[in-house]
Amino acid sequence: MDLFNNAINVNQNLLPYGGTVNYYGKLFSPKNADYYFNVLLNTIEWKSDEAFIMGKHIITKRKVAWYGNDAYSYTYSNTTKYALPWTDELLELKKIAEQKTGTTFNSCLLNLYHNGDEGMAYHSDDEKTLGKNSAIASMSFGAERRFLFKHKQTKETITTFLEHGSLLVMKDDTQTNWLHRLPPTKKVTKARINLTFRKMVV
Ligand SMILES: O=C(O)CCC(=O)C(=O)O
Ligand SMILES: [Fe+2]
Repeated sequence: MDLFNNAINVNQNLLPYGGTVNYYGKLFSPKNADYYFNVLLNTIEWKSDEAFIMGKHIITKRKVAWYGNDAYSYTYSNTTKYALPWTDELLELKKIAEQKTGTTFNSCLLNLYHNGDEGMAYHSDDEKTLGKNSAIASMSFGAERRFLFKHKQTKETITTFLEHGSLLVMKDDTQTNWLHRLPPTKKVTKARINLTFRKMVV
């Protein structure tokens, strides 16, 4: 296990061109990763994601939450969200993400996928509220899931797996040139929590 993990080169770019994605592998022992999974499951204010798209009220099965340094507000699909104040554990995790990446973050979007039926469609995190080309640090706890990148022009696809207690960083022009997606899968019956630490322009 650890032998395999030690073989991970964090400087290796998973993308062949047009961006930089580094996979740091597992940052935590299984016990610590389980601890964070349980704390996050029980202390985060999970809510369904809501949107009004073409007059239709859409509610996701996947649950979301948003935390930040300030009560930032963010409007999309005719709903406005406000960032909640950090919990102690989120601050611990933010610090670890900052130490690993050498950047600072001021907000975190969390997603709870109850099982493999739930996923996230292709998108890029290129909102104007995010600093251009600023790094996004993605931490995962719980069920291991497949994660895909697709180039916007060439359509080239890159596959990776996000392990329990792992960190993946997307930076440089990744969001400009690549989409990413968490595909649904029948193989996964357990829950997964993902945290994306971000830097908003405020
Ligand atoms: O769950 C994941 O790994 C991806 C989440 C994501 O892409 C996002 O929150 O923007
Ligand atoms: Fe994303």
